Amino acid sequence: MLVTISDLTHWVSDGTNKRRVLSNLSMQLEQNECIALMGDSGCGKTTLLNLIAGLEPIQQGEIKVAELELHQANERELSKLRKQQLGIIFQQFNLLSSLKVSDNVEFSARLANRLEPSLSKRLIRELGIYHLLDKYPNTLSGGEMQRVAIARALTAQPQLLLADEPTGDLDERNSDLVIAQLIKLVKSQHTALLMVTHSEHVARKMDKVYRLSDGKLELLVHLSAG
Ligand SMILES: Nc1ncnc2c1ncn2[C@@H]1O[C@H](COP(=O)(O)OP(=O)(O)OP(=O)(O)O)[C@@H](O)[C@H]1O
Repeated sequence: MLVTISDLTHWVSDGTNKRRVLSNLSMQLEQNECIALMGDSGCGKTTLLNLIAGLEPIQQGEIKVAELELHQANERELSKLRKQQLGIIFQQFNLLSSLKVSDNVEFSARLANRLEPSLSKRLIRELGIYHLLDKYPNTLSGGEMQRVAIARALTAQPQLLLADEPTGDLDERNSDLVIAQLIKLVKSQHTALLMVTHSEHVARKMDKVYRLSDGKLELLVHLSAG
């Protein structure tokens, strides 16, 4: 199993009040599996992705990712996990503004010491970003940034890709097209995908769909057996 979450409970605080967002949550994600995570705004989807990525400390319960017990891991081990095994596409894309698109695309793969020029060329071609390679991120549209962020994540060949689907200024139909392409690419690379999405159309393309509600996960659809 690539990810095992057991009895995870998590609280957030606004300084005065503490609120439970995840409540005895358990789930598993297999190698190569594509899971959609849905749920109302503010229900805790990003928090769950951050916990799986080791970006927030686990308060209660356990998460194991690629054999690493996150609640027992130190910062060095967590950082190695993120560098070697995880790809993360944040809502704001987090492209490096001082680097050209070409260097952004190669950035994570270089960090992981896993740059394969033939793969990065293929991703650049398939995502249609060749004409953007000499540009800087602040000159790109939201959809272009999304495609560059996908290329950067997949060039590093992660075992698990965590993606927080952008809800901002992207045209829904184009965004759905790019996400469909992302799913095709992760399947061809045998990468597991856990993606937050608000689109039922996108969710239907995944193996499983979970809804996060009242701190718990409800399995809505399970397609991989079919
Ligand atoms: N660092 C933090 N400190 C305090 N509260 C936080 C923090 N991060 C998130 N929250 C709160 O935790 C709750 C869950 O936030 P989260 O971003 O995980 O929701 P979400 O389901 O991803 O929402 P959206 O779909 O709008 O992106 C929200 O009420 C948010 O305000």
